[in-house]
Amino acid sequence: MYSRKLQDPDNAGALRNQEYQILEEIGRGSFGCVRKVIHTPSSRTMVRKEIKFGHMNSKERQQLIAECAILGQLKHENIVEFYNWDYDKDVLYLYMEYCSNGDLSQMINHYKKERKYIPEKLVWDIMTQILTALYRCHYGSDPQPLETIYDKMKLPVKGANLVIHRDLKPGNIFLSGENLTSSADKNSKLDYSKALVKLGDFGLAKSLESSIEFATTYVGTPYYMSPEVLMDQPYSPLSDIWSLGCVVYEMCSLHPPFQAKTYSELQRRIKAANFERIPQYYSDELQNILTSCIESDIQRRSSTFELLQNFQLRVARKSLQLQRFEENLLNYEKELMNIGNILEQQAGEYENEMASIRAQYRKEFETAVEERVRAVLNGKRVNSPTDIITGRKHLHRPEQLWRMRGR
Ligand SMILES: Nc1ncnc2c1ncn2[C@@H]1O[C@H](COP(=O)(O)OP(=O)(O)OP(=O)(O)O)[C@@H](O)[C@H]1O
Repeated sequence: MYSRKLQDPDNAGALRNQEYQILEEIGRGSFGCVRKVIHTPSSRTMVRKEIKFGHMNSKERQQLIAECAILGQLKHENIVEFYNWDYDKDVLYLYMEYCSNGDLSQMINHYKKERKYIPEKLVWDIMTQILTALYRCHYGSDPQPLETIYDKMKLPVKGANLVIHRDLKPGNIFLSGENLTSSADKNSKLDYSKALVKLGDFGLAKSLESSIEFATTYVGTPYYMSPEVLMDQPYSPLSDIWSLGCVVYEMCSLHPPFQAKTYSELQRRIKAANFERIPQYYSDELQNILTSCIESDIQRRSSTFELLQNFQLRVARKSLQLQRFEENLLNYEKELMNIGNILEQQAGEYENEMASIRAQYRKEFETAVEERVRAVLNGKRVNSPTDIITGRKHLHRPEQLWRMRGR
């Protein structure tokens, strides 16, 4: 939408004050607070994330700014849209899409409280949406839409500006779309099946110029951290796949696959990569796909591309595609109905206008005839008949007159 140059902090601040109405704080993360704001020119609700960068040296700041520029280009329906950034002295402000339906950690807590499993179809749907977002990050392009569930995808051609998320966790996977409650009553049941998943919080993502080039620094959340990252090894897009496996595991088991009281114990468990099967409620197919993600040997871990070849994931992708298609059709139908209503209203107005013009002409015609009759009765000489209204040679019948005037 708009990008800024890191040149004039005072001006940036002034711009921010004019353009945004700052609303309530919605939460706090390790970097600073997150607020709801309204972008006044577009009346759009957004979130503003604050990142304190006073302690960073200029190289680190430049890197952060470079990442902002990349995030600005990352447009995907399953990625939180990054609109803009600016800053004042010590704080960087990131303006992003507001996701009104919470995040995956809230959804997991909701099911925990209800003592229910998340339906398997919903698990596949959410996994598919995260994967299509990751595909865009890892390959720089979108997977081809599926014609049928039997379509095999072509090997992706990797683009520029590949991105690794590096901090995939339930709290960074937001839920958007229409309000998930079916009524205005806040206590009414949430319908997560309508949720649109948005991958967010790329604050720690580091762009890669090519897939072979690995990032070497990492800050993340231990529960979802891959063994290679724990062992300070360079990490790759496959580290996101490990984290994705842990997130999906948590959706099924309602707790992460590796838990421990101490950090070192957690490290040990993650490196060993032994985890219990997800509850029997879920299919072997889902268990198998999780095993291919939570795989300590990076050579054997599935890539985003390989995962999207999975039959169940293809079925889920196709079903989401059809769902979008149906939503678009419904929107189109609504638009057509609106146009129909407008046309009907216009036709009504036109009819009324016609009736009033007709009435006006009838009155003028009658007055003219009356005057003419009066003239004849008064013995005045009347010339050959003229068109008493238009002044033309012939007097026309009103409907003829109307047609002539309409020409
Ligand atoms: N785009 C968004 N839409 C709606 N809520 C958001 C959005 N981004 C962040 N939030 C909310 O703001 C709060 C703080 O988020 P933030 O990402 O700063 O920290 P965190 O992810 O909770 O922690 P950490 O910084 O350690 O990763 C969270 O409650 C999060 O749900």
